[in-house]
Amino acid sequence: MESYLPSFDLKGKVAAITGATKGIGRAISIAYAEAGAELILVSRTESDLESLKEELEARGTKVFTVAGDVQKYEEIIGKIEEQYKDKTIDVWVNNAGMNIRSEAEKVTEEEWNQIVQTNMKSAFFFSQYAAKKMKSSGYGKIINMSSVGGHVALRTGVVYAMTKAALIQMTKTLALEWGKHGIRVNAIGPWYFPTALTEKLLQDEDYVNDILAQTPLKRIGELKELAGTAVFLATEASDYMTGQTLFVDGGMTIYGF
Ligand SMILES: NC(=O)C1=CN([C@@H]2O[C@H](COP(=O)(O)OP(=O)(O)OC[C@H]3O[C@@H](n4cnc5c(N)ncnc54)[C@H](O)[C@@H]3O)[C@@H](O)[C@H]2O)C=CC1
Ligand SMILES: C[C@H](O)[C@@H]1OC(=O)[C@H](O)[C@@H]1O
Repeated sequence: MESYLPSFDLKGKVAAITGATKGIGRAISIAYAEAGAELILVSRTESDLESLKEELEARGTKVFTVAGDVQKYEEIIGKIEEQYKDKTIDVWVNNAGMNIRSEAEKVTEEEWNQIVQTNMKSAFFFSQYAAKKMKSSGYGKIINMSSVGGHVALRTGVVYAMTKAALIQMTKTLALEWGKHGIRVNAIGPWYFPTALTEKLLQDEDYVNDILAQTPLKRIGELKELAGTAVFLATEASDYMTGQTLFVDGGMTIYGF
């Protein structure tokens, strides 16, 4: 009997994840390692990269690490190219992101630049680099970490929201341009998950009650549930999907009233 169960493994694939050593990026890195991928891990802190590399290599995963600020994406790309010059990269996850939560009228130009360069500019130029390599193999998966905040209005900062909305539109446009090369570009839009980015917010009981009131599933997400979506988008199971944003949000974005 023919099989209709797609393979969720990443054996023989090279996957790059930015913001790989904490929170969502770390969960995705571990899930991809469990699926058999060779990993390129990008994050700012050398010691964090070394300890995750050690843990993953102990389980048989091949790991290459690059410490750097994604705002200096050229330097990071240069270091990756030294190691992967004649090799392809099959999956690229633009996960690194940050937020400075403030009211619109208090946003400074420095804050604007930091949020925009980290969340949006780096994701575009990493995608450009990844696509150049994926064109040679005629296959690739680019996954952009957006947010429900790119789709509906949140009270957690307009600049962050703008960058996350931009990633959704970038996903669609790059999917259109690169589909003919077999490169699929999709995005994930998480609602709240427990990480360093949201730690302080999720310690505030009233804030959490507000979150749950807007969430049909009445709970905060678990990182495993988000990593699962990232595995789906990285594997053949999603090969006929491109330009899409999957909201992993407990139903929040469909909650009208
Ligand atoms: N945690 C959540 O509830 C949600 C998170 N997201 C998005 O998910 C992504 C990951 O977020 P979390 O894991 O929660 O955050 P986190 O702060 O726990 O981890 C982010 C990772 O990215 C790295 N990073 C941040 N700025 C960087 C830079 N300039 N250069 C290099 N690395 C940098 C950090 O070092 C860290 O390893 C972000 O893009 C965020 O906007 C979206 C919606 C909800
Ligand atoms: C769900 C949002 O993306 C959430 O809002 C914040 O302030 C954090 O930055 C999270 O990303």
